[in-house]
Amino acid sequence: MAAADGVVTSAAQQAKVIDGKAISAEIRLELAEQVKQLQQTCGKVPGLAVVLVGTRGDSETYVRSKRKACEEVGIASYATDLPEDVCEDDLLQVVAQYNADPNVHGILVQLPLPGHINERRILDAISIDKDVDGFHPANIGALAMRGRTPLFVSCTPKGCVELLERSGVQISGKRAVVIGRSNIVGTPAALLLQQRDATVTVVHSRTRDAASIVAEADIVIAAMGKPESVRGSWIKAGAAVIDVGTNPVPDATKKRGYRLVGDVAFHEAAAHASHITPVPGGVGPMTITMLLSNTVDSAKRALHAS
Ligand SMILES: Nc1nc(=O)c2c([nH]1)NC[C@@H]1CN(c3ccc(C(=O)N[C@@H](CCC(=O)O)C(=O)O)cc3)C=[N+]21
Repeated sequence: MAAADGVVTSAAQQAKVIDGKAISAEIRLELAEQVKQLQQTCGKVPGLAVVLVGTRGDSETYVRSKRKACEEVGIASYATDLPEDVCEDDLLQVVAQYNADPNVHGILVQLPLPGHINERRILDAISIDKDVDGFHPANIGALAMRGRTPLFVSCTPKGCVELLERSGVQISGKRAVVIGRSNIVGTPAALLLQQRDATVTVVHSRTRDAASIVAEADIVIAAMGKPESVRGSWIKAGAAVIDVGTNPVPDATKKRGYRLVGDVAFHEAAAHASHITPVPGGVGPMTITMLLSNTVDSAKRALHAS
């Protein structure tokens, strides 16, 4: 049976499967309520601009889910789809227009961008108070500083922490190991856990003996993008395991020709962990929900200030 259903899959499994879809649905109801309130008090709804460059299949799928999720909670979504060969200046122009548009409270440029475009230059052009992805250096920098509150925290790390908190997993004082050091997941996840008073270690591709470091973790965040590479033997008994990976592996029995697996060998890890997220149905839906949440927060700030 699918682990995503929370069904016990082997005699060895003891972990509680964290249902990211159910937790997302709960939060989306809360967000829909907040959108309704904004509409009643200000006569305006939050707006999210989603910019897609090119025709990568996975990006199109993700962008479609983001736009649909907006609709679900009453956020207005603005779409710009640009050709693969768009030049950097034209893309910057689109960002500038959304920066200036008072109906738009969040701007997301779907990554990865084509190779000829300087990704950093585009992301840095997004106004920090519309940076709902939390990718701007000013937002990541604030997350790294004590006593500062970033305007936005990146959606995937925020989703991971929300899953832990809503599942009753204590973070303060615990030993957390983040696997992977990307700008969009690993690094902000480590900073956010540290802000929540965890003792954080980051392991990465150059780390010697990552397994023995992960084995000390009370909380494991796997975000290195390597299918099923965190093994059961790495997981300390009773650890909480959050799997950020969404790796396609060929599967002829599936309609789209592949299925998604995480960065964690799920069944092995579930035999040791106290809590574990499935893939799909774990972190993925939360990433989108946190994007909605950041957009609603942004709109509240903008509308209450005006
Ligand atoms: N500017 C930008 N911001 C992002 O946040 C961003 C991005 N670019 N580029 C790509 C990555 C990836 N990402 C995911 C979002 C949702 C799921 C998700 O909902 N996954 C479902 C499964 C979806 C399926 O079945 O295909 C799940 O895990 O249950 C996965 C991955 C956001 N990203």
